[in-house]
Amino acid sequence: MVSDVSGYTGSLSHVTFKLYNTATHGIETFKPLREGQVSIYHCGMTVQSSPHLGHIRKEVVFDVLRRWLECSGYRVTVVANVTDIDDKILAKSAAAGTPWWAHAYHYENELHAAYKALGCRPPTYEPRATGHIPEMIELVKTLIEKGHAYPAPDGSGDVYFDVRSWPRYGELSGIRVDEMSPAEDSDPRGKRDPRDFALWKGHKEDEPETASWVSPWGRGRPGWHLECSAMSGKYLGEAFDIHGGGIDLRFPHHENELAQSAAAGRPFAHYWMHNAWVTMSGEKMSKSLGNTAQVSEVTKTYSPRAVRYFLLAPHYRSMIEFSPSDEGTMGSLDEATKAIERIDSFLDRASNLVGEQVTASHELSEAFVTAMDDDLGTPQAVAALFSQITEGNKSVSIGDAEATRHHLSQVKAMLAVFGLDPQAPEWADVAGSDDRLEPVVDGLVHAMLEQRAEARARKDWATADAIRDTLTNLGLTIEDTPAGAHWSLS
Ligand SMILES: Nc1ncnc2c1ncn2[C@@H]1O[C@H](COP(=O)(O)OP(=O)(O)OP(=O)(O)O)[C@@H](O)[C@H]1O
Ligand SMILES: [Zn+2]
Repeated sequence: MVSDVSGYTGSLSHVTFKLYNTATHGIETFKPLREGQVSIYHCGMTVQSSPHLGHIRKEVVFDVLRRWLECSGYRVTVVANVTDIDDKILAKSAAAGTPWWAHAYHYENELHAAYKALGCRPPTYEPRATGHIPEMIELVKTLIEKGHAYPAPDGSGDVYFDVRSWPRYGELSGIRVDEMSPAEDSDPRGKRDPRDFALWKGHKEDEPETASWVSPWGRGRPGWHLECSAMSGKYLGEAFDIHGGGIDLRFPHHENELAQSAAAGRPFAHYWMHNAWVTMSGEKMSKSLGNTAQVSEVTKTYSPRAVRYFLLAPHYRSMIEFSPSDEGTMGSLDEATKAIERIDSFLDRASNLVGEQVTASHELSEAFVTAMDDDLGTPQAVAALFSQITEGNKSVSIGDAEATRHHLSQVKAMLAVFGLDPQAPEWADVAGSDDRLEPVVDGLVHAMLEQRAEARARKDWATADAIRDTLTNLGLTIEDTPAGAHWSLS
């Protein structure tokens, strides 16, 4: 038995988690490589610009997976990389006149702020690509020795994976080599076959010297696919349990990761898990298409818990269409806001009736467990949450404190799995979490200001000054204007 952050204590003897494996196109019973432990690698962001709702959906999905596995009794290790060197980072930083590493670090910080804002726990390890160049060079060397990679003969310093040398190529995506288009990742002139992809990219004169590293093939930098194989191997070993990312990564990125790892003799990932996209008007939310909603913008208007709910309530393999709210029409996040209000209203009413702190239940309802064990079935798990809330509200209405306590502890356990418990530490210092207090403070201050106005009207200066002093000592500034008194924080 292992206790997790929610206080729920899962028991491995009951674990019947099933997961859709992209590699086999089927739902499989999850069996970890090491008893009681799960290792997860999911591909992180290329830190070239601000994170949008699509990027953060992946973080939320894998955060919920981690919470559910912990809740079931596993010890979970999560690795998510940061790609801090690539063509787009170099191009954008050059255009902005900023060093590439400053550009990457700026957006890495934005990524951290975004996943913290949405209540996602940071990965156990979060390696940066540029911190793992020796591991990448070793992997390329092994692939050359085994006859699966070759340095370009044109002196460019590029090294390519030889796709035709690896008969298993295409096993993850089902794409046959003969049907593939040429890899778009570099100058095709040095390639044996246009479909070969770059493992290592030789330094180009127009790129900064600091964006290249010494290698047996001359100065250069790693190709994107290589990074993840090297970093997952370092932190999780040659075989690990779950490899994840957005569905767009299945090909070519994950196919290439798998090919270069397996060709180097590594068993690599056992399960491949891909989340579907956040879309706008049916198209993938993407920087290159310009149809993005940035996390920092969206959370200015909506509570971060509503945004998190919006991203986790649909099944992770279903697309989520994001529609901004227009005059007269409800946007997607308005509906999520209503759901959060319903949850919070129950939490408030139930806590008031019970009158004491209630902890999360150690036994989750069967409906909820069955839903989550079935390929992380959040839509059914959310339905189980709301039926618990409906029952809980009924018990509040008839003043049944005992039944209310039961429903409340169930709801709290489910909210912990979703990362939506408003009292959990991750929401303590998040902007917007205390929004609901503002109208309350405003109401109280105005009530006191009215009493002060009444005291002044009857020329009771001592009382009026005493009220003013109390407010000032609380750190408020009071301004008397023709329209009445106004307050602000000093
Ligand atoms: N619209 C989206 N919906 C769901 N996941 C997404 C979306 N966009 C990116 N991701 C996922 O976010 C992670 C980081 O992606 P990456 O930095 O490569 O962004 P990207 O796909 O190039 O995005 P963009 O097209 O906006 O540049 C990947 O796992 C990717 O699949
Ligand atoms: Zn990757």
